[in-house]
Amino acid sequence: IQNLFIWNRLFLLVFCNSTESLIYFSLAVLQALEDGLKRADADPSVKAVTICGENGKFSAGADIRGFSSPNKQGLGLGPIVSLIERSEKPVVAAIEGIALGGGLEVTLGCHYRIAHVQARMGLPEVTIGLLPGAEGTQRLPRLIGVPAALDIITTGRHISASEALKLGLVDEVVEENTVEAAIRLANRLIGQPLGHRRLSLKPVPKLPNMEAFLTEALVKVKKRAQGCLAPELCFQAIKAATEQPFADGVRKERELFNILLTSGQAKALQYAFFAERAVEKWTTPSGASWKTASPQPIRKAAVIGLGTMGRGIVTSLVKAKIPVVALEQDLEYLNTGRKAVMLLLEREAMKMEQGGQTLDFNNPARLQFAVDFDVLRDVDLVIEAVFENMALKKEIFNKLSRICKPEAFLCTNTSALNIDEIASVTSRPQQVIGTHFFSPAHVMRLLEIIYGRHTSPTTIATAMQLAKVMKKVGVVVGNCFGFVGNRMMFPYVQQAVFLLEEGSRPEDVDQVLEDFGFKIGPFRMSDLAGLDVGWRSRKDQGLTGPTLAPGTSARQRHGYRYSPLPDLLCEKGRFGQKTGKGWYQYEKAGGRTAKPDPWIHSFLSEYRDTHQIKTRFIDQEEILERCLFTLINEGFDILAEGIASGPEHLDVVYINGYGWPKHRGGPMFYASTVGLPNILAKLQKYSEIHPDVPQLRPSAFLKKLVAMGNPPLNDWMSYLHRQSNKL
Ligand SMILES: CCCCCCCCCCCCC/C=C/C(=O)SCCNC(=O)CCNC(=O)[C@H](O)C(C)(C)COP(=O)(O)OP(=O)(O)OC[C@H]1O[C@@H](n2cnc3c(N)ncnc32)[C@H](O)[C@@H]1OP(=O)(O)O
Repeated sequence: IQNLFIWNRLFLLVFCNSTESLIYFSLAVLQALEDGLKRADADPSVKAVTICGENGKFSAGADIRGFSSPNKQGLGLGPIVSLIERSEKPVVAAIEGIALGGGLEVTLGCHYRIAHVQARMGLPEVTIGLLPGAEGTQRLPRLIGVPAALDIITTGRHISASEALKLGLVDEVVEENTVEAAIRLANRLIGQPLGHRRLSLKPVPKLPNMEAFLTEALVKVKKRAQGCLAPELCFQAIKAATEQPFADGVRKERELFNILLTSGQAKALQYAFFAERAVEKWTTPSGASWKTASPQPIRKAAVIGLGTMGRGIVTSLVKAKIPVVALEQDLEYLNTGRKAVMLLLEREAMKMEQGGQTLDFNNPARLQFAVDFDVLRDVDLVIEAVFENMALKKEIFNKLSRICKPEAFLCTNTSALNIDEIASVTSRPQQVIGTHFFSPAHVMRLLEIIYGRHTSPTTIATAMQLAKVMKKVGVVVGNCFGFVGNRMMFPYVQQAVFLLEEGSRPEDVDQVLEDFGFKIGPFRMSDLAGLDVGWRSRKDQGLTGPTLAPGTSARQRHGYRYSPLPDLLCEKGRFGQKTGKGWYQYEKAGGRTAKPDPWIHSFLSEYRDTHQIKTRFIDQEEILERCLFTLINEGFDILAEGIASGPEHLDVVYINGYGWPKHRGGPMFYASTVGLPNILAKLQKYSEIHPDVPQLRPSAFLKKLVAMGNPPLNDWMSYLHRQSNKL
């Protein structure tokens, strides 16, 4: 796996990997590195050493799959880094492409580091639930100081070569051949003293107020971590570097690393890492995939509608350097939309400038605003982002079908509507696809990509490629009401509201789910999104409002339990943050700080009296189980119906679009950790208590998996196929 060349008194150690495009460390690579170093050390003709990667890539760190292998003896990279550092011959790292995790830690053992201008570096272990366990938490603060090391290690962010140079992480940045530059430097260093370059011998740079700095930093780290253990343990390891000698710090690092390595959180985060990459390789039940379809180039796109969603989508396209035409129905709406888009772009440009990048949006060739559909004649793809109204969407798609060139793709940004019905009014249903962006669309990473009955594989491939270019996580799903995300969200929110009827307060329910790790609970979320959105949809469905049949029972629809609570709030004008009142009260209309509202408390108790519901104390366990297990239960139905091709899809949707805590791996991964028999038993229990709530009745697929002995998550789908084969 590793090539070693001796060349003109210089030993060149090259990380190679014959099968993978990225180089990550296996036991064999580590062994070869150790052997190579020892050989270089023992050979008197060798005067200096350079370490580099093959084909312009240094290393992506340890093979993440190795962390869940039962044989973890190979986790001994630290001693090899020390071996590099102790070498009496100068060792220079030539960093090209990426140097991440263990890869960067290897360079910290080297006496000098040279990076290519386009190289990226980082210690992303925290993102997979670990810490830099090859002595990185002890060497990095000694090299670049505690504040910068803390930032890099606890966030796991990648840094550019220029930032690395500014921080002192690398000694030199080159634009040409990095390996040659490293060899030249290594040759110059022969015979020079190296003691001052050994990081383990250096003290951690002092801060005038180290204690106060660390206390404040810990508060920030914990706040950002939202229940994830790794950032705090990264912090503890760095703190040890400030308090203890190097060897003791390393012992502490190892101890903390082992806690993380065996934690459920690390397993969940590593699962999430691979799940995200698995959904990128989409397939449909008919067998379409990247192998059978090629994405078409998008040279120019259009967005119709400059409301909240449209503005974010335009911003994302501009950031992805795709020329875009933004269309509104009249000049008044266009001007409002244009101002809002320009403001978003200015803010994005400012953020990008801080990272040394530029954003060109004042060029009409890049961004054009119009009210006339005729400007859409030459676009390759249109994203319609008007509000959720089937009649309006159909009118627009019919027009698009007539105006756009025959090969143009037509996307609809919808969170629930039927893609087939929208496609039916066009002459090209094979080029119609759903693209469900999440608000704010220029920030949120998730893009649900919904194929209809006639959508072609090429259209799916093109939408997936667009997601990639826009730096979003595209998840291909089938067409059903609410698709994956909102369909699973519905029973979760429904349970939350039922809990209010039975005795909870909005803040009790939110607290339990936020303690679980959700960024915001269901009621805070509802206030943020606006209660009127769901109200409009329920009115369209005839569940409330003027079309409701007279005499319909207040708390029943179609024979099942229904809660009119959200409708009643809307009737009182309580739409959430935008009106300053919803499930909570806010300082003003548009305010952001949710305060429990005594009005809601008395409203709820009057409501219970009116409907003769006996208020009871509901414990945290019941709140959590009823909300989460109904969401998971719906997930099993989605899998059984073939709406998503695996549990990873559901998990990636929830992590990236719904604030599900990543360190719990997503709802289906979480279900596998709770154990499917436990989930089934609880659903059966609650379903017996609430027979009028179909969402609590266990999914047939869940029951089947339990009957099959609770197989691991990776095997779930194979049981589904067995079932359909039998049918
Ligand atoms: C037997 C047990 C022991 C074995 C282990 C021995 C080594 C022990 C060393 C111990 C040292 C402890 C401390 C060190 C810890 C670490 O180094 S942890 C790892 C840190 N590194 C990362 O977290 C990097 C993760 N990767 C990425 O962020 C990205 O992949 C990338 C490098 C930035 C590249 O991005 P992109 O070009 O978009 O490609 P991707 O699609 O993301 O990846 C391509 C394929 O490569 C797979 N992959 C990437 N990195 C790793 C990795 N580190 N380990 C395993 N696999 C990796 C990725 O899954 C993709 O695979 P496919 O989907 O199959 O194509």
